[in-house]
Amino acid sequence: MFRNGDYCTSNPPEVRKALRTYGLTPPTTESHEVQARRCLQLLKMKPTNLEKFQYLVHLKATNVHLFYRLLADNIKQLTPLIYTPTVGEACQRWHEIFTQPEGMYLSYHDRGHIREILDNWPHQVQITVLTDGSRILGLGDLGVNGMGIPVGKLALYTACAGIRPDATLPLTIDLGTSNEKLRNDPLYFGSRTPKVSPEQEIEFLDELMEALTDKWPGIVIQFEDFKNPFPSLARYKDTYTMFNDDVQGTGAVVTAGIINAVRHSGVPAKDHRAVFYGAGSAGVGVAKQIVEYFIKEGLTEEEAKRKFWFVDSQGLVTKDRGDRLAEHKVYFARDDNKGRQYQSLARIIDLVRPTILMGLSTSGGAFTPQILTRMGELNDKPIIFPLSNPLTASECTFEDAVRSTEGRCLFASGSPMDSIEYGGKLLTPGQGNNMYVFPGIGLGAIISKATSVTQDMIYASAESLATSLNEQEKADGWLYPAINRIREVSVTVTRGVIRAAQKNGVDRATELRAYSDEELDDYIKKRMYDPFDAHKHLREEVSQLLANASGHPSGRVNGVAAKINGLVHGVNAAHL
Ligand SMILES: O=C([O-])CC(=O)C(=O)O
Ligand SMILES: [Mg+2]
Repeated sequence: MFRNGDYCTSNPPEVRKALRTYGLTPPTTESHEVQARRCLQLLKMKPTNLEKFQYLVHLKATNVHLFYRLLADNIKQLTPLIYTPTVGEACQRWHEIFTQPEGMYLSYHDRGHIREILDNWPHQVQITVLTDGSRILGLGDLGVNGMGIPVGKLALYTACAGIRPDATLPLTIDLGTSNEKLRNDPLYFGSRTPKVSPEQEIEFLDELMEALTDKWPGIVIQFEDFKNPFPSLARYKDTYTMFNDDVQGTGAVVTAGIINAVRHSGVPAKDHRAVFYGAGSAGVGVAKQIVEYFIKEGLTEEEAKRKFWFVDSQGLVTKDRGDRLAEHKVYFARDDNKGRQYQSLARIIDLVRPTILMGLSTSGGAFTPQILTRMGELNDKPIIFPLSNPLTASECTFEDAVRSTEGRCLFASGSPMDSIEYGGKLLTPGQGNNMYVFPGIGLGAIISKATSVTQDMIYASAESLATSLNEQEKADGWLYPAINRIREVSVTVTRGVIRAAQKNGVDRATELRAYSDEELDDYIKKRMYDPFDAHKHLREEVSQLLANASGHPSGRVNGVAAKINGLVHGVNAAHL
């Protein structure tokens, strides 16, 4: 049986012979450049993004190092195809486009046996991304179709933070789904029952968390796209090495963007006012981290908190609105509305005169040209962040924001948007997506062997990201660094996270405390999987093994073949 990478056309003849694939691939030993050229050409031939996604899934399954080489060289172009926004469409149609499994699925009936089932996973895992599919991007409950998200996030862990592909575990738990259309679809492959109760969910998660850490001590567990992320975050954050990417990762990435936007706005931190359109978990998670930033800028917690006005489907979130507010909304609920209730966003903007307009509503197009124009009238440099994903759920486009504010807005969206020409200049939008921080948070937790992921580690990821812009990016007024520098940015974020773990004393790799920043950066870089290096390494080691074995009986050569096999498939075993 042949495995991933066996047929790589860049394997030289001696590797092919050892793998017994000699004669089974076209004769030429190809360079990476030629291979990449063919892949890009093939991608171009696929008419839709979903087909491009499928091609890339196939490439990853058959030639993982080539996939990551291609991704490393074309990160800006390919990320939107393997991740947001295309992954959203892939999740909506996962049950239709499925050809081969990736990751692990665990169902509610598996309780009592989770630990045993984990033994079926053939690799040693360092990090898992876990979802129950109940709130996939801004697309609602997609049940086990949500698997696309852990798969996509973990591909970015490898591409951006160099975590070895086989040390990652995409994990989807099937606790039922509220999506009736999917439940009635003959091709759906999750259980056809409504979502279990919150108590049953916690009971299941308790068993899962224990099983994961028993099977893989030190594993980092990233929670993703849970409809209600707060109970599990509160329950596990101090006892497991876990974090919630939508609350904490998104919070950190947006805080980094706000730190830079406040700097560019010319308005001191204390004079900002933020309207948050959408009062879900992500919105509140984001606002709480910005509170932390305002406090670091000299405000008291009370002053910082009062800089936020939340708007949900019922209008301005106030204490006296008459409905029972969800627990997470209470902290920011206003009590200075003098008994008046405000419903429309336009009225609330007139009332608050915000400097910052944040969209976390999943309500596509909610920031109309009128709303955006008003932000432009109120501010010299309005800060406008439509953060909902994917593009269909985004509150506005970059183009609308630029045109309505005469090109003055400081802008970041959750999903990638194209640069546009305006007033003779090329303007580039920021992408306030958690992909800028989660790889560094995860890698920092792994390298420091953190026993938990503390709030200081999360905040450090925001600060490190905010400082990672180069001179050109700063001069151009960018809020985030260029995506194609993501690997170097992830090193900076990782270092910040490790330093915070050390400060909090949750690091078990205490020997790293004595490292200077440069030494720590070198150490991080050395531990990162590099798909180019991986291949070079393989060729060198194979030549060495063959040279040592020459002239020996065939049994010895077979032993060498086994070792070569191990090298091909466990490449970089010396790394993380
Ligand atoms: O996946 C993304 O692009 C960002 C994210 O976590 C979400 O929208 O839930
Ligand atoms: Mg998410």
